[in-house]
Amino acid sequence: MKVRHATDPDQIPGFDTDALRSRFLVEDLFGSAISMVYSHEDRIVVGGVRPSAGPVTLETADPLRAGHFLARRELGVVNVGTDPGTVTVDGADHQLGAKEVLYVGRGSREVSFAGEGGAAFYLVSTPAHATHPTRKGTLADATPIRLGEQRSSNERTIYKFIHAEGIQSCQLVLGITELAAGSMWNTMPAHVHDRRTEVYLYFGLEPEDRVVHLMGRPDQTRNLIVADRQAVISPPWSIHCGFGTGNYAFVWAMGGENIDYADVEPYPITELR
Ligand SMILES: O=C(O)C(=O)C[C@H](O)C(=O)CO
Ligand SMILES: [Zn+2]
Repeated sequence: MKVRHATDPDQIPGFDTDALRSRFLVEDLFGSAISMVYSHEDRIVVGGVRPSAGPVTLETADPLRAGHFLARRELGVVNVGTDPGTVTVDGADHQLGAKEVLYVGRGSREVSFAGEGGAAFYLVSTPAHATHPTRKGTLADATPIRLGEQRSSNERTIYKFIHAEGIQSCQLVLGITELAAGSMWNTMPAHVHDRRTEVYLYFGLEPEDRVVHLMGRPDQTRNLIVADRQAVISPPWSIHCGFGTGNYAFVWAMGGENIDYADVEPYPITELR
């Protein structure tokens, strides 16, 4: 498990492209059977699992100092692949099709992943102080919110899975946003939420396409060029939005002080610099 430390926004002007990417972009989550990054921004752990060569078990790691991974954590799992897969939690099998989600409650001891070649599980975990039931969510269960317009190239559907009125959690809030065909912009107008860190995992991009992700303080933005299945860590002071050169979807997941999706400060594009 790799560790990323938290950053102060005053550090950003001193970062060149490589420094910015090494702190905020997670490039290689799906290069091996399992890969994890522990961010000190709200202690969010993100991971990627490719079970094509055989079942993969979620093990604890040194930064957690815990007997098992979910001893004091909760977990969201999203199948960002093309084949269905199975997540087994303490002996119970949960089948996850593409874009389906499993919430795994604190205290679960044995979690493993299996699936055909195209199954790929994205993991997001936050610290938890109580146990909520393990529960699966499908796109049909998630209340869709349609936002944006064709004329502004940002027609998209937001599916909320783990949130205050959906699958219950301690602090994890998680959903999937799908861009309509021909729309390229997500999260415009952009926003910050001082009480939560957010991680975006872009997926469904063709190999030759990229998302240009904007980050930074609203009056000092920077960009990251992001490929398929790469994640961006967005600290509480940073905007997060982007435009793609091709169609894409993304998993957004947050942890922090509250689980109020609407607790955001929007910034119209006229105020961004
Ligand atoms: O397209 C969007 O707008 C989003 O998906 C926004 C995210 O849900 C988000 O940033 C939540 O804070
Ligand atoms: Zn946000």
